[in-house]
Amino acid sequence: MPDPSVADHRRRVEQAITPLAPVELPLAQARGRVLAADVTAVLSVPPFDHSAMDGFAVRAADVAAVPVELPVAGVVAAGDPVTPLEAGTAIRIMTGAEVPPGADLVVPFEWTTGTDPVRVLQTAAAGRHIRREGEDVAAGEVALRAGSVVGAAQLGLLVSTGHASVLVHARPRVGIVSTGAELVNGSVPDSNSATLAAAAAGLDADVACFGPAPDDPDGFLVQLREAAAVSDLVVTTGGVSAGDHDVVKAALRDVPGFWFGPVAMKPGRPQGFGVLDVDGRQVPVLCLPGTPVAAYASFLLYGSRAVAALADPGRIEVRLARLAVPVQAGDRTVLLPGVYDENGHVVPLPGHAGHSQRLLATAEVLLVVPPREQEIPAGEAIEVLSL
Ligand SMILES: Nc1nc2c(c(=O)[nH]1)N[C@H]1C(S)=C(S)[C@@H](COP(=O)(O)OP(=O)(O)OC[C@H]3O[C@@H](n4cnc5c(N)ncnc54)[C@H](O)[C@@H]3O)O[C@H]1N2
Ligand code: MOO
Repeated sequence: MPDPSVADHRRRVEQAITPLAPVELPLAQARGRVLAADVTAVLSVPPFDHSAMDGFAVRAADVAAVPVELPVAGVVAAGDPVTPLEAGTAIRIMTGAEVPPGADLVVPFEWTTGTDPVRVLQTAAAGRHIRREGEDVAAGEVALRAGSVVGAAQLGLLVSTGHASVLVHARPRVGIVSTGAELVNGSVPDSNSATLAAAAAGLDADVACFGPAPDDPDGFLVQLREAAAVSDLVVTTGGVSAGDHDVVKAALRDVPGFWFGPVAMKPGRPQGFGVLDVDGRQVPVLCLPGTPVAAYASFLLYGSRAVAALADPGRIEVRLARLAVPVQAGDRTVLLPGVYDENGHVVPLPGHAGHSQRLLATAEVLLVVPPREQEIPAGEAIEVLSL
């Protein structure tokens, strides 16, 4: 049996995940969140016909021939109640004020003497300088589509269309559990927790780190359960290969539904995955290799899609980029640090060393080079993972 492919392992992970229910949030808490449903306008924008200029509300028919003089019957400003406009008269009107019933034209002050009676010197067709109720958004229309990110402009539109709260996708809680005696005793700094926490936070997840856990299965399980109790996804690193102290594998290998084994990829060959029952809640646990480059690459391949599958399966996407140069493929998927060139094509960085954190830190993407017998030609589009 060949090792499962990257696509096989992605399927294994994604099939086990149930999306979280969307949440209704007050607008003050909704900034940056993603709409889970179309939003229909309750109020029209503008909410009523209003003047776009300071001037005089008139009947267009009364000023069809200019100059013409009209008595001024009143004044109306934004927020004032309005009275109907009698034929043959004008009402002084301020920008934003409701247009009096009967008026169908606003002549700006600059086209008049501004006096009472007012002499109108210039005219225009009916409708000029009036912003009609609902001309931007009519009540009942879709104001924002599902999938929109709630930013400053969207918040303004939500308020204008009469909303105080909005339905958004849940923000998954991701718990990270690093493992290894060398991390617990400080002989190796825990870089995976920092990298994965940043990567998960960049995916709009709420992140908490629980490690480092020791190399004994019972101690690890205590920390794993602590993490799972408050997480929608747990990501562990380390302890999944074939060593004497591979704690994650030892602790979970016999839990029903857990799988550990090699995936046809490099780096990141040893992987694991399963679902933990936490008081009836099913919490997916993604077990990544400990080697820092392998851990990050594996998180980008599987963890980021698991976060999307929890929040909004529609958000799972594959980004493609064209190769600027031919690339040697292997018998399994190879992940190569790369950068974009000036044409938006990708180039692997020279000096590739599979485990170099320094090289990874200079890259913009990881090229996901699929297994193939021949070289992959320049110009072909392949998947890339943004760093
Ligand atoms: N006999 C075999 N040995 C190994 C195999 C194999 O198939 N057979 N696979 C190798 C591959 S490939 C990888 S990748 C590693 C993965 O091993 P583990 O997931 O068990 O990881 P550890 O042994 O715990 O650690 C590996 C390495 O990474 C360092 N590490 C771990 N966690 C962190 C962290 N949070 N921050 C920074 N560095 C970390 C750790 O100190 C080790 O140096 O297994 C190979 N072996
Ligand atoms: O696949 Mo391991 O990830 O070589 O380092």
